[in-house]
Amino acid sequence: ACSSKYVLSQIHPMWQEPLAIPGGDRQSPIDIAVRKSVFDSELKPLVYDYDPQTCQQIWNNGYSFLVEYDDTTDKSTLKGGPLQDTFRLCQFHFHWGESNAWGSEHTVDRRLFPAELHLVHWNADRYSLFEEAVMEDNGLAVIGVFLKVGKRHEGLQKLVDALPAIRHKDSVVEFTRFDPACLLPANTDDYWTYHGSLTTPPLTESVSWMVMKQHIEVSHDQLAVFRSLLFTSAEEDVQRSMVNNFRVQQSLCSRTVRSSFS
Ligand SMILES: NS(=O)(=O)c1ccc(C(=O)NCc2ccc(F)cc2F)cc1
Repeated sequence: ACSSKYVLSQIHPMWQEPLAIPGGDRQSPIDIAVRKSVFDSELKPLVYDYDPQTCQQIWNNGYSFLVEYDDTTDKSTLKGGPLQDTFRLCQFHFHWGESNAWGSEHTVDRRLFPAELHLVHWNADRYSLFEEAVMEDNGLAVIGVFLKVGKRHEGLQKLVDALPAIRHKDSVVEFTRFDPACLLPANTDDYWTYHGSLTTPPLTESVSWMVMKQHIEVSHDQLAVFRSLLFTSAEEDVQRSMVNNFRVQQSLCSRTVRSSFS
């Protein structure tokens, strides 16, 4: 799938892969083969500075649920790590399975996690809008955090409590004063990084990925509420549970995954 511009459409849990992907040799997600990743001592710690006051709303977009932030100023930013510029947080969302056995998009030595958090940022030093940055090589930076089922995540509960109000596609409710830093693991210095793409259409190859080595824990019941969401809007006669909203792994092609830790 690296050389050809056409990918064979595998069985997809959520949508039919497009036949042609622009470039197609730096797609996401991927399997992170730990022993093949290369330690890069030049990689700095991530520097995030999130202002909970910029949190605006939570909505169901028919793929996942998104918590959106005001990205019209440099109030919630990410820099450092492999990044040359300052990136603005625009939203975070999750991907999960119908069971705890699978659901993440990235895997580590083929190991699947029940869910994965994505914090999405765009390069505000070079572009003026997310929509612009999403088309550019160095336009986006996404932090990936694996979720494991275990103890209840206190910070997540405020978000879980808002989900019943956005059960259907295109529903939105006000959601304020949420600090996304509470969803990051204790250790954000250890991560893998590689150049990839959005994992949902338009699949543009504009993402610097930083996948955290350390996972966070959420309870079985909290994850069950994610699965109570629906892909479908209120008007549709057949309602479909929002589960398995992940893309299957893509070829690494000629890419190398770097690690910030040895
Ligand atoms: N899962 S992921 O972290 O890789 C991911 C992150 C963001 C988006 C997204 O914003 N899509 C909508 C969208 C909105 C506007 C636009 F110009 C392009 C565009 F993809 C899709 C996937």
